[in-house]
Amino acid sequence: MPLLRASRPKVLVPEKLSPDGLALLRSSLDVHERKGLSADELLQIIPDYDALLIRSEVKVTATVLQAAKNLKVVARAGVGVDNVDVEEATKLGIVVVNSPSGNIGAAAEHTIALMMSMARKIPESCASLKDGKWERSKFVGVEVKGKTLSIIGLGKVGLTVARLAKGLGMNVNALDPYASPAVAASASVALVSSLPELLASADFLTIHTPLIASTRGMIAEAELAQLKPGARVLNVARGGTFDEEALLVALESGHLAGAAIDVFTSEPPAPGSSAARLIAHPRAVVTPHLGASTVEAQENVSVDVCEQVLEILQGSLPRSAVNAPLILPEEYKKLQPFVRLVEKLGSLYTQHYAASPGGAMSRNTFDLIYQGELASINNTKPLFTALIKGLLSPISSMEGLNINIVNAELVARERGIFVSEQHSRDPSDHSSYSSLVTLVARPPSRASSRAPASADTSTGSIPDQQQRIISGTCSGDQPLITRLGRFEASFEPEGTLLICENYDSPGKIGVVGNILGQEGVNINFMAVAPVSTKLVLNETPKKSLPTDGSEEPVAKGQLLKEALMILGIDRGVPAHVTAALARETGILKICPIYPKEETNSLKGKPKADYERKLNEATAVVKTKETALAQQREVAEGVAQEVNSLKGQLAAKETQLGELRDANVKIFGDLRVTKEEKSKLDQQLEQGTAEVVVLVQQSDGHGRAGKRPQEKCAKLESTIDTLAKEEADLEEEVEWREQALHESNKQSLQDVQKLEGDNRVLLDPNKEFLYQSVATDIEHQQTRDRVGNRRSSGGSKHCTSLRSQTSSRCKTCKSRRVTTTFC
Ligand SMILES: NC(=O)C1=CN([C@@H]2O[C@H](COP(=O)(O)OP(=O)(O)OC[C@H]3O[C@@H](n4cnc5c(N)ncnc54)[C@H](O)[C@@H]3O)[C@@H](O)[C@H]2O)C=CC1
Ligand SMILES: O=C(O)C(=O)COP(=O)(O)O
Repeated sequence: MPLLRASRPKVLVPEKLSPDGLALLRSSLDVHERKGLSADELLQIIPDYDALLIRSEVKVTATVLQAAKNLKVVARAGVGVDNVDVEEATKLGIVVVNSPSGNIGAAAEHTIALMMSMARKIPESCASLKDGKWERSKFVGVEVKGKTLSIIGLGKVGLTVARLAKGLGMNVNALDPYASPAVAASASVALVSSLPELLASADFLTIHTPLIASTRGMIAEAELAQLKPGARVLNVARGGTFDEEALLVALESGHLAGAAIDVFTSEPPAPGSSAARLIAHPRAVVTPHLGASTVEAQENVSVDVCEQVLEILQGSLPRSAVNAPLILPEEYKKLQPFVRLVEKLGSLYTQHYAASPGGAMSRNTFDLIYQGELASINNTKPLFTALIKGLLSPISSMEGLNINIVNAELVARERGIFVSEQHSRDPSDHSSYSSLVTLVARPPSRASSRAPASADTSTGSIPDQQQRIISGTCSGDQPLITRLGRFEASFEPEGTLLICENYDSPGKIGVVGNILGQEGVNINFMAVAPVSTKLVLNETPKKSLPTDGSEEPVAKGQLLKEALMILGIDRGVPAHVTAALARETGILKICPIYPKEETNSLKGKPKADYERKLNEATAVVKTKETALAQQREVAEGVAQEVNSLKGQLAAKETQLGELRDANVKIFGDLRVTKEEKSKLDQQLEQGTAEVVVLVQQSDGHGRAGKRPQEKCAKLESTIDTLAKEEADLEEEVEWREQALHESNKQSLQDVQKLEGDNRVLLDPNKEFLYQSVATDIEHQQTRDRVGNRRSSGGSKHCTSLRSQTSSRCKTCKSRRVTTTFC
């Protein structure tokens, strides 16, 4: 299968890998070799990658895996996967592969090389000679021939070491609770049953187990003490199987004649650590984890894992996944079309029965029955996986739903789904099909029981309303549904479908076609599925009429026949259309079925997303309601302010009126009597008369010299200011009232709209309106964001008023209004 993707999948190689394997990847993948990444750097870039290729240095922790949103495979170019959190990878559905045999020869040879070096003191004699010395008597060694090599872990490396050691004339015994006695015997290895027995016999002790709970610290002080004085030990497996401190003590005490170590608890060892002191010990022969470091081994492991990476990214199964079952390629090939079929069965089940009372997952116990040729395939794990994937994909968010062969069982367990796979070899069961798969959902009453012994899919014993059965086969590679509930069908579960259950009477197709046509929905194909005749024999005739408005006129006593209409349509149907269809006479049930990429979508949006949006919408409504309440409080405050401003305005108006009256009065005084003039003069002297207009008028009458000019100018300015303030106040009161009104109106509308949208969201039959709500929410959020930005700029356009303050510019005297918005 070609690697279909807009951009090519990316492979991260943070360690030195042989180019032979990487060359295989380069033609279809983007290979990034990034040696020397720190843990933080790895964490930052890992989300971009589809595959990660490592050796023993890079630590693939749970944190790294959780961050690796696109990662499908961790490939270990070697044997040990102790630097990978395999459990977490399994949870996340990330396949971990290794190269189980690519470097075993190298590791075994290295073990022998270290043993011989240690026995013959090669490293120190070599160093002495290079140092210009000739110390023959100092470097007297021991022979290995005739000595006992004791092996812990008789796996691939252990067994190879055993064979090589046999060739050197050694006696070999081994401890491995899981080793095959036959295999051990064939290599002339004596299996011992206890560690003390093994330790007591060893001249040379070597360990070849993985680092797991039972082997961590396996050889510590007590075990070393059980070795013969002068014994020698080797570790080319994993640091941590030997207690390094105890080993150092045993060397220093002279109890051990030597230790040859290739692997350490921390690599490279920290300065001053037990490992570092062990390395420095004169009787320790050490190498920096070189067991697999041969040209040949590196080529092998690199090619091995790169091939597997390609397989996984192309959707095939790898040959040596650490956290997935082994499936033979020929079996996998046979299964592949059925993998698609079973996924479709699962998805169809969830979608078709979701509308039924109790919902899709009210039944969580399924029988998955294989009949015909398929029944002879033993390893059907891919089909089990496909079922879990199919069942869950319509009701889960795709982002979190990486279900594959690695984690299917775990996911099923977590979701409480139980599947009983049954292989039926009865030829009568699958009639004309070479292979048939049937999914039966058990009624709740039997949910906890085990599957029936025989693969009886006739369901004669199950009442027809409870028959949640879907069967299918493959025509070539094409999945075909052959039964849906009580109906004998024959349709390809491809694209978007509309399944319509109706009374089998004339005109139904026309009615449905008409309604869909009015909505612009195009019908690509149509199939009719009658009630299975085989099942009808078991059925109680349905004589009672439905009471839900779907009455079909039927002669008394006549059997109401039902049928399924399966329509292939070119788009999803909105909820109001399905509702309209369901209202039609004789239509019993309408169920849209969406293909994989849309099953969990509402117009392309994941359903979980929909639920999230619903929660978001409810939260937005709440926030908006709170905001509205706050706004109303602010509005009350503003209204009080406006009232007080109005009071001030009225006072100013009175004051102004009084001043004007006074002026008119004084103006009139120009024509008054002499006594009055003298009184006026006196008032002017005292500055108690307000004579702004009079002053101007009276100047022309030669009275200027007698008037207090400063007082007059002050009064003139007071009247001017008061007049301006009155005008501003009027304007401000009007503007505030308007802004408040608009703001309240808009907020109220927002809340009402969101509440309305929520009602729509809460109605599961109107899921398609979700999109518009989601869009509305997005718009609302954008509006809010823009509003927030604008408010900081003091714009008048946002209508969510929080507070207003006004002030006058000291220089130009113009009025400024500062408004804060929600
Ligand atoms: N230093 C290096 O560069 C290399 C190191 N290795 C390491 O060598 C070790 C062995 O590798 P393989 O032989 O390929 O693995 P393997 O899986 O073929 O063999 C391991 C054997 O250990 C046995 N075992 C497990 N727990 C045991 C216990 N508690 N007591 C006794 N036996 C136990 C298993 O039954 C199995 O037979 C691994 O840790 C691997 O990582 C492998 C290659 C290179
Ligand atoms: O294969 C193994 O288990 C090894 O230890 C080899 O490690 P390496 O790939 O050389 O870092």
